[in-house]
Amino acid sequence: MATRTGAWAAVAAAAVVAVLSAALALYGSPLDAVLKRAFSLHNAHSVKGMEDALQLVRNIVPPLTAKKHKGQDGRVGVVGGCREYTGAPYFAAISALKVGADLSHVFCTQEAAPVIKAYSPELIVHPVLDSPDAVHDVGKWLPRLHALVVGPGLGRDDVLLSNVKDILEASKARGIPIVIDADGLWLIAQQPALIQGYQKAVLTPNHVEFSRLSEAVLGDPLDGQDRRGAVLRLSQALGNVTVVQKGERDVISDGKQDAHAGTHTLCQPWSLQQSVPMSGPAGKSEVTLGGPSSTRAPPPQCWECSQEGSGRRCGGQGDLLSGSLGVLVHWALQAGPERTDGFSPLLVAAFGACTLTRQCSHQAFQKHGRSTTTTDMIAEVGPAFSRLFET
Ligand SMILES: NC(=O)C1=CN([C@@H]2O[C@H](COP(=O)(O)OP(=O)(O)OC[C@H]3O[C@@H](n4cnc5c(N)ncnc54)[C@H](OP(=O)(O)O)[C@@H]3O)[C@@H](O)[C@H]2O)[C@@H](O)CC1
Ligand SMILES: Nc1ncnc2c1ncn2[C@@H]1O[C@H](COP(=O)(O)OP(=O)(O)OP(=O)(O)O)[C@@H](O)[C@H]1O
Ligand SMILES: [Mg+2]
Repeated sequence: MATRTGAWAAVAAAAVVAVLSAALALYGSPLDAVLKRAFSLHNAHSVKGMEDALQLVRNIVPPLTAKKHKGQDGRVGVVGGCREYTGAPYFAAISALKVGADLSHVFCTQEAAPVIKAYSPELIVHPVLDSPDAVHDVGKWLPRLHALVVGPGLGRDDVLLSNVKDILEASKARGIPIVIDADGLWLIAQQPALIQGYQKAVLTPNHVEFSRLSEAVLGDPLDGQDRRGAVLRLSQALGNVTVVQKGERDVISDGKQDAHAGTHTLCQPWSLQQSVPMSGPAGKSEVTLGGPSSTRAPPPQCWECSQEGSGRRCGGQGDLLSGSLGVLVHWALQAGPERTDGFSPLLVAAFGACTLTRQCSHQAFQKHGRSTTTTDMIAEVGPAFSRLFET
């Protein structure tokens, strides 16, 4: 109840911010640009500010108490790691731990295992992915896992992909939340049916991976001018799987309508939204619906994260994001829709992971500048998390 009251207060505050920023936009104030840069929730009539969205993430973070035992705050599995790529699964798995998971497993090939183990004594590494019994060997751990991150450093070997396909099926049968990234997305582009309609899946494509998926699922060449529309279409075509398109801004959607449709009276400045220049490639809001009295169904919701990151584009940042997301998805689903004020827990988790990754990038860049690497970003996970979510 307290949470809901707090959330309503935050929503009211967000409405005020929206009205102020709309007014300021008319005069071209730089403050408007700052507000817009932080966060925007497009095509939804509940205009929520950055603080509001961050509060939803804070709501899902489990308290640290003496009453819990090891494992309760998250046992995450990363499926990936082969001869070529050992860094990616390490980045994902260590990020899960640094965010707050209790145990982090990596399921990789035999060859990759000793390398990944040598990076960190904190990871539990299973050299099983290329064994004839891979599906059984991973399967026996599934009952103990809260979330799976599939794809970082997996590679595209047919035998591995075939094993991963069966692991995905087994995980879905158990209702395990699955984050799919990197070469896991390559597999989904070959066989979209694997993830079709699975409501506990989040896909985290970069630009290239998104184009590939879009082509495979929709037969569409990517329209770079309409990123939000492209994400909505892909999510809907996949049966409302949550999609996080990474980029200059991260665009997040499950293709569904705002959970608050028709219920939020405080947050319906539709006409203001239309008049406010929105951030994004198109430069303008695409909201075209009528005012609060409109009886037309609101459009599906689409979140954008434009937390300040850095200009550094070193490899591995996406792995940090997918590993963090593994934990946050578990926390969000465990917390339930009441703690997320009716919004999809997966959207809240995705927004949290995007914000955190970009904040890590920002903080690391302030210290290391051009020499920033993903390892430097991982060192910032703790401070960035505290700053964003534990204030
Ligand atoms: N240390 C490690 O072990 C790491 C391992 N990793 C692992 O590598 C595997 C393959 O993943 P991936 O991301 O390199 O493959 P994919 O999506 O095919 O991209 C290939 C090419 O696409 C382009 N390109 C990429 N982004 C773009 C953009 N935004 N906008 C435009 N173009 C863009 C770019 O092409 P180029 O510019 O060279 O023409 C790029 O070279 C996977 O397992 C992953 O987990 C990584 O996680 C990193 C750390
Ligand atoms: N042009 C950009 N400006 C600012 N941030 C960006 C930009 N492109 C990507 N990012 C951020 O970098 C992080 C990783 O996204 P990216 O597209 O690099 O993933 P990736 O290619 O999968 O990374 P990886 O090298 O781990 O495979 C995300 O948090 C994203 O928001
Ligand atoms: Mg990647």
